Amino acid sequence: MVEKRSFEIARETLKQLTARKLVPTPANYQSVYNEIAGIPSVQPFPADFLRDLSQSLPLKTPGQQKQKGLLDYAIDRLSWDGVKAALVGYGAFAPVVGSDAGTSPLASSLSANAEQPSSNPPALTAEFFAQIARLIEYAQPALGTDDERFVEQTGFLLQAMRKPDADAYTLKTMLVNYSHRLSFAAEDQAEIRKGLLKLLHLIFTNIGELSLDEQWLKGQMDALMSVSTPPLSLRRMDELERLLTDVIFKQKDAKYKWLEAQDEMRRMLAAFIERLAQMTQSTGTFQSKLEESARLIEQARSIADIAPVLKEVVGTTRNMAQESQLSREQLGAMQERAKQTEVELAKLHKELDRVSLQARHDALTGALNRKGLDEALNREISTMRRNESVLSVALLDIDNFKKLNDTLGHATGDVALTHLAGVAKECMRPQDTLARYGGEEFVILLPDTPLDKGIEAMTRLQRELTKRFFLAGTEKVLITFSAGVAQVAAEEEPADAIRRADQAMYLAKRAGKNRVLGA
Ligand SMILES: Nc1nc2c(ncn2[C@@H]2O[C@H](COP(=O)(O)OP(=O)(O)OP(=O)(O)O)[C@@H](O)[C@H]2O)c(=O)[nH]1
Repeated sequence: MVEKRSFEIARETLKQLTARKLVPTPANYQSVYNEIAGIPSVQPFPADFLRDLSQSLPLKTPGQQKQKGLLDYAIDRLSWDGVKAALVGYGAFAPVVGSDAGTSPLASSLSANAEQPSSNPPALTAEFFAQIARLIEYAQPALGTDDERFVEQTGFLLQAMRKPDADAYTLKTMLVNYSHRLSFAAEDQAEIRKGLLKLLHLIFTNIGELSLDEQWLKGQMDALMSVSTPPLSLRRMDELERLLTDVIFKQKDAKYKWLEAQDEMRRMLAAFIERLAQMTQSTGTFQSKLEESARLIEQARSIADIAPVLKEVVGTTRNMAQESQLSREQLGAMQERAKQTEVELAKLHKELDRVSLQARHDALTGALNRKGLDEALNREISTMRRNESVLSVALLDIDNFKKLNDTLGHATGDVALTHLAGVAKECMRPQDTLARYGGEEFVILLPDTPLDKGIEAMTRLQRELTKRFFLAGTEKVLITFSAGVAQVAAEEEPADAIRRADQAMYLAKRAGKNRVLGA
């Protein structure tokens, strides 16, 4: 029944269109249909008309382009509110023209510009200047505050740009002057950065030379040097800070304990020498007293003459014996303390090893160790969650490493590990992190990298390794690795992601080695 009625309305609508000589557009059809059906007439959305209008809008500034985009979007969504907002927004970016009584000096100076035949006036609105002021304000901290005149000039310019009645030509002149000064300030900052880096390298070299424990420190120094090489990024600065903290901590600890032990030795030696001098002196006195007693005994004529001499001899001998006893005891005590100091020194060595373990970097390769990896992984996962970005972890294991050790020696094995770490660091982006996970296993953290890109990165590293050999004596050695890559899931525990990468690596080994698999 209803269907029939609709059909009838449609037929009647067509009749009416013909009778009224109306063009049969969808809009006209709709309007007549509504009229016959008794439906209140709703103005159709003039999408075509608005699209036409949008096409003819001039697009001279990025602001205008953006608003046009918003307008097109609103038309597609048939949204009057959107159309209104986009047009109002577009209006704010349009050049201010006209010379009404209320026109601001900024606008009138611009309209004067419009009359100059040679130039097409840009949209220099107050909003535009406010934007530049914001830009300058954001950029200023990067330029430092050392140059007081520059800081003053910046403040002055910002103030002028934010005045509602500012004159565009005055502002333009001010901006030109400012940009000269800005370029000097930026050059200064670049020079300062370069200088600071040079200074940093110098300090690192010196720390290395002052070091007591060269073996451990050498790797750390190389790592510091490479991390502090431009281009610097916040991540690399962070890495630098952690490395330096390790080194300073260990240096301070080692030096303090070492100096303490040295002092103790010095004190003991001084006491020993003093005691020796006393003993020599008492032995000398005892000797001369005995000689004197022997002379008196020779000269004695009776027992009565000898008795006091003997008494003197006995007394002196007893004193001597007591003194010897004392010296023996003191020497014994000193020996005991020397032994204790020796034990202390042995403990100190163990302690140094322990501190090395506490450090975050692997001494051989300069890559992060397990502790360093844990910290870095936690940090990267937090960043990933905060920025809603992606993070992949790769686990690499050198192929047939045992064979390499067995045939070419453990020292060559060590060179292979350093070689892999070196090539990996060169191939990686500055934001990637390399860690030695175990003997011949490495983990690489790849921020902002989805799984497929992570696999690609590891495959690239593999290719690079096949191009680069190292020498074991005269023999060229090439190494390969198998790797597993896992993209960390949003709520995944760090250890679980590594475990998945490890499983994929294991499958890569089983599949024939020298390959990369995704988890
Ligand atoms: N030179 C050297 N060798 C190490 C170091 N750490 C571990 N290794 C050796 O690395 C070898 C690892 O051997 P495996 O686990 O059998 O692995 P693989 O021979 O590489 O075999 P696949 O992994 O199956 O290719 C062992 O022989 C360890 O002694 C190190 O710091 N230096």
